[in-house]
Amino acid sequence: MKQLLAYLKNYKKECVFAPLFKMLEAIFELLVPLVMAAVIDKGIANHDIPYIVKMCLVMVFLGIIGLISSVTAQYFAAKAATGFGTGVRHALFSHIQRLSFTNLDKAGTATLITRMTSDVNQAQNGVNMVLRLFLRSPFIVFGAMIMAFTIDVRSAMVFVITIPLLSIVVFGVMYVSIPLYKKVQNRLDSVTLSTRENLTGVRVIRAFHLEEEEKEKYQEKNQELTKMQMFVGKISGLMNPVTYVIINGATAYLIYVGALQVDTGVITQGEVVALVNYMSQILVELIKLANLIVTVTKAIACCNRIESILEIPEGERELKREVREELPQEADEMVVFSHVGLTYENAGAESLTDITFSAKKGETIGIIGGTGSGKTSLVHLIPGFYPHTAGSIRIDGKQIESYSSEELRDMVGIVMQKAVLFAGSIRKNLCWGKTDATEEELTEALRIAQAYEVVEKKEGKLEAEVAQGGKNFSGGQKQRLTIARALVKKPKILILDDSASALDYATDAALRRAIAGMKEQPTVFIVSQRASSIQYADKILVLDDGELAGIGTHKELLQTCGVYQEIYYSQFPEKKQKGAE
Ligand SMILES: Nc1ncnc2c1ncn2[C@@H]1O[C@H](COP(=O)(O)OP(=O)(O)OP(=O)(O)O)[C@@H](O)[C@H]1O
Repeated sequence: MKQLLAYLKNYKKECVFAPLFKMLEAIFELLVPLVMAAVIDKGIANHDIPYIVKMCLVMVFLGIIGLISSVTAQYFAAKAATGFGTGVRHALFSHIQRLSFTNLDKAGTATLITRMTSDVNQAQNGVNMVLRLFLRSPFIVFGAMIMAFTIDVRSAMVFVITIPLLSIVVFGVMYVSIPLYKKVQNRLDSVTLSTRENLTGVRVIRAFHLEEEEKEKYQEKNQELTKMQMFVGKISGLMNPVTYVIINGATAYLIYVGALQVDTGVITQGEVVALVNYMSQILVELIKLANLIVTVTKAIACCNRIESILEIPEGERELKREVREELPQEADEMVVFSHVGLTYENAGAESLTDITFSAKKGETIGIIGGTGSGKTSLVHLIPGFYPHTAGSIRIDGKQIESYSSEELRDMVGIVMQKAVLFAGSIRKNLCWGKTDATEEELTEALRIAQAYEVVEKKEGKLEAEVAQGGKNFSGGQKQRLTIARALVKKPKILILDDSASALDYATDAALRRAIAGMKEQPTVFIVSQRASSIQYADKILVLDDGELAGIGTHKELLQTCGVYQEIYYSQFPEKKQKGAE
């Protein structure tokens, strides 16, 4: 909580002025019943019309000043709260950008989105309410009581009994309902999560005709939320009848005591009306105070949830080990893995075990293996997305730990398994690789990635709009554009993680030829399930259950590696028959 309060630092003035103006409004509100009393006692009693008009004008004046104070307070409170919300959102966003992949996996995307959106909004709402009400409501409650005492001590004793009684009811209901609100919030989170999952997977749901099942599941969750909300609502609903019974009883008694006092000439009729007004003001403020406490409790819970994300240590890469002594390496080696192992956090077993190979500058390395064999895990170690947990990795002659994240990302261009484009123009998407890329550089990257025709056919060409998530492009077009994006920055190492899977065989082959013909040949890692995509690589790594089952050229592996033979002949059965003949 304390950590987040720092985001109000730039709004000190607003944090002082908002409650102050609310207090000013409260003072004017406390004066109104006195003016009303004067109208009754002097104006109406003496049939003094000019006096009544004068006092009504005073009331209008007090109303206007009160309104101006309230609007000003609202302005300052809103400014501080939105500033606070913006600051927290920005800090969270920057923090998340700097989290390691391991920590991003741990937190989960859906949770992070909730923290960034509804939690920040609730916290912002809490700040706004606190600034406006934390002084005003107690001030009116006590102010109204003091005003009552200045009118008549005997009548004011009704207040001394009523206020604690009202407080017990209001705060008692709150005491019961606050834990229930937390349950409501959890169920709301579950509905939000389900909504997000369904909306993002709407096509899959339709493809499998699961609309009805999903509707039912959603309805179930929604009903659980409704039930909980109704239950809390009923408890909170008790507050109004009980408080009104107390307040009306107190008012009746006040009028009775007041009437006796009027009879004996201690107070006037107007003052009795003022006392009744003060009683209603107190009730309204106690209810506001209760709402304030509910909102603040929710806001504090949200702030704690936000802080738990901010407390995750930053650092895109966790460097678990010291940078070790440089080992001798051949000058033309670009990537060297030496007995590398990887165990993901919270995963029991190793995902990669004892991986040793080297890739020379300009070489093409093919990586093949069954699903879950560790292909993606292996290539994710090169840009340092995850820290390897055994062995050593050297890149361009230096231990991977000695590079900063930026240096590594500058060297490595990676095209992920899932082609992701962002809303904006094609040019904007391509320039992610290099912000100041020239027209020639973009064209060259597009030509190599076999994406030039894709862009040429689009209206507006490079300026053509990419819809959110790249929905207006086919799977293969998206893949080509993401390859072009990685090529624009001319990386020393290019990783294509199953990124040509949606390309037809001819385009796939043309892409490989174009990469091989590049002026500054990068070291290329091609991950693929297709033997045809990697069979011309200089070296092929065959992975099986996280271990290296074979390493060599296509020809060598066909003779020596059982796993490779199995994959290859399952895709080209005719070759097996030929070999057997
Ligand atoms: N972020 C992660 N956290 C924990 N375990 C992971 C993570 N990513 C992958 N794994 C595990 O590591 C193993 C290897 O997964 P990996 O994605 O590297 O396989 P793959 O060969 O690329 O599979 P595919 O061809 O299906 O993409 C799997 O058992 C997987 O469950």
